[in-house]
Formats: sequence, structure tokens, C-alpha cells
Amino acid sequence: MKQVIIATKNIGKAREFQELLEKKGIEVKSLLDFPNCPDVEETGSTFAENAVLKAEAMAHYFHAIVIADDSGLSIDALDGRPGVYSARYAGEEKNDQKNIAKVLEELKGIPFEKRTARFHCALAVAAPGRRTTVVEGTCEGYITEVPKGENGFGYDPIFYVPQKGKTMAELSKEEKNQISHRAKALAKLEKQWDEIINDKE
Ligand SMILES: O=P(O)(O)OP(=O)(O)OP(=O)(O)OC[C@H]1O[C@@H](n2cnc3c(O)ncnc32)[C@H](O)[C@@H]1O
Ligand SMILES: [Mg+2]
Repeated sequence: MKQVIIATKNIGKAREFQELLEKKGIEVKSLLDFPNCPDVEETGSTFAENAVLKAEAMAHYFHAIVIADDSGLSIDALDGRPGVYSARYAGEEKNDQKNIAKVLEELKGIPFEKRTARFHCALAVAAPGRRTTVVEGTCEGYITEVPKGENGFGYDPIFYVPQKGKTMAELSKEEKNQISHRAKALAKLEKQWDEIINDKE
């Protein structure tokens, strides 16, 4: 079975990649399987820059093909925040509940129709001796006034998906994987899939 390493320590992301790739017959490992691997500083100013930083550092570390995901939520009424700071919006501890509470506080009094937002996902594929490629996907929605739903991770409970009439956290994992920013970005990698998986260095 072919194997891919996803350069993430986020269990929510790792599970989604497992779900998305294992049906293609690809075994997915994440950095959670390698507890001693180093942390990569996300010093870029865009999702794409950060995805490249993570993918290239880990491809170098593992001498293998690595896919990194840098993603986040961009809210129009907050001038695009939390953006690339989504994971740490309410502090270094990366607490989803606190991040959600901060966003809801900042959006207090703003009516639903002005609470437009989108999830972004940049995926970078890196391997030693290979030119790094980047693809991106987005998913449009609205920020709710209260969290709803138990599925997913991160900001999913406050992200309303109009075409489903539910928050992202109320969708099943199959439903989220049909419409998510991550699934859309991954679909764009499909064309390069054979080359990536059957790497000919
Ligand atoms: O860097 P890695 O190790 O991959 O893990 P991370 O959680 O730090 O990941 P990012 O730097 O890409 O930050 C992304 C944050 O954006 C949010 N996010 C990304 N994708 C999401 C999704 O599908 N649903 C909800 N929130 C999401 C969530 O808060 C993530 O922590
Ligand atoms: Mg991160």
C-alpha cells in the first residue's frame, strides 16, 4: 500500500486526510505517528507560504513525500481575521473553544447577512529533489451566533454552510468531505496524483 505523510499535528485534520485518502488505497501517516519530529514555525504571511514551510521542512526531515495543510477561517466583517492566525487566535494554547468565543465576541451585534466568511486550505506537496507544488481550496459560509453540532474540529460549530442548511459541525464526515476547503484543495492534487504517489526521484 502506498503511503503519504501529512505534516500535521492536528488530529482533526489527520482524520479527514485518512478519510479522504484511504478510500483511494493510500495509507496516511501524520506527525502524531512521529512524536519526536520537530515543530515548524509558521512564519509565513499566507496559507500557501506556511504550507510550503511545513511541507519542505518535513520532506527534508523524513526524506519522503510529504503533504502539508495550512488552513483557517477568514471573516469579512473582521477584515479577514483570524486568517493565518486561526489556530492561535485566542492564545498559544490553540484552544478551539476559546478561539470560537473570541470570534463570537468580536462579531457581537453584526447581523447574519454581514457575517460572511470562508474556510481556506492550502496544500503543499514536497519531496527531496522535487519542485514543491501548492493548491488551494475554499468553502463559503456564514458565522452563526451560537455554536451548534459536535462533529469536525476548530471553527466548525460556528460555520454555517448555506447549501446544507447546517453548521459544518452538524454535517457527517462524509458530507463535510464533499464540500470542504480541504476536499476541494485535495481534488486539485488529483491530476498530479500518480506522479506524487509513484514518486520517481
Ligand atoms: O499546523 P498543523 O500541525 O497542521 O495544525 P494547526 O491546527 O496548527 O493547523 P493550522 O496552522 O493550519 O491552523 C488551522 C486552524 O484553522 C482552523 N481550521 C482549519 N481547517 C478547519 C476546518 O476544516 N474546520 C474548522 N476549523 C478549521 C482550526 O482552528 C485550525 O487549528
Ligand atoms: Mg499550525
